[in-house]
Amino acid sequence: MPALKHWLYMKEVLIVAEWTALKNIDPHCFACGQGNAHGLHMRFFSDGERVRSRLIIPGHLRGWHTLVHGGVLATILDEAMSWAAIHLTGRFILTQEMTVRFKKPVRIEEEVRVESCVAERISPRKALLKAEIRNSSGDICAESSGVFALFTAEAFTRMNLVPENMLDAMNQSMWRSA
Ligand SMILES: CCCCCCCC(=O)SCCNC(=O)CCNC(=O)[C@H](O)C(C)(C)COP(=O)(O)OP(=O)(O)OC[C@H]1O[C@@H](n2cnc3c(N)ncnc32)[C@H](O)[C@@H]1OP(=O)(O)O
Repeated sequence: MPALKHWLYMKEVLIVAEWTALKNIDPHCFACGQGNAHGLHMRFFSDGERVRSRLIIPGHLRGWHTLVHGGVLATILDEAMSWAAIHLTGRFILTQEMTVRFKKPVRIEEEVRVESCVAERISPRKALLKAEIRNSSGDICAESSGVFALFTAEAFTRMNLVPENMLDAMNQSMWRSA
């Protein structure tokens, strides 16, 4: 049935096209910085409701022999929730607390996918985020939830964590797609 095949193909193209690449924020971030030689080099995409990233975790981040270290998985989940919090609420963020459940071992050098979303906007200054990591078979290997503090650009400037000129540049570009 060529018409049905064509329709399915077009649907797939449209679904893929719905995921927009997000602009890199800090080139030296351990998780997402493309210029951090020791980092994970995560790149993020969003469909407006979720944020996702695919990556292969390199061998030097192992725990037991062929397994990815749990702290590395927690970093990936934290980063995915952070990007969802930034892009889906339009705010600067800080992770306030997070919990992780490790459900299945993740192997080094295997492609994994992480996906995150805003579960609840608790208040104007707080949001609950969720994320999950799946292996190449689609099994959920780790999942997290976390409370994120949300900051306006002015409030984040007052926290004095990032130089003001860098914050200005981030504020002008980070909510646009790549
Ligand atoms: C590059 C891509 C992004 C990567 C992101 C990675 C995510 C991370 O790893 S973030 C790093 C880990 N997280 C942290 O370091 C957070 C440390 N924790 C904190 O700073 C605080 O606990 C925080 C701000 C989260 C929550 O603070 P809270 O428990 O509400 O304490 P509280 O005492 O009420 O607030 C402290 C101050 O912050 C201010 N504040 C707190 N939350 C907010 C907010 N949402 N908006 C404005 N101001 C706020 C308060 O007004 C208060 O200011 P002041 O001392 O002048 O009165």
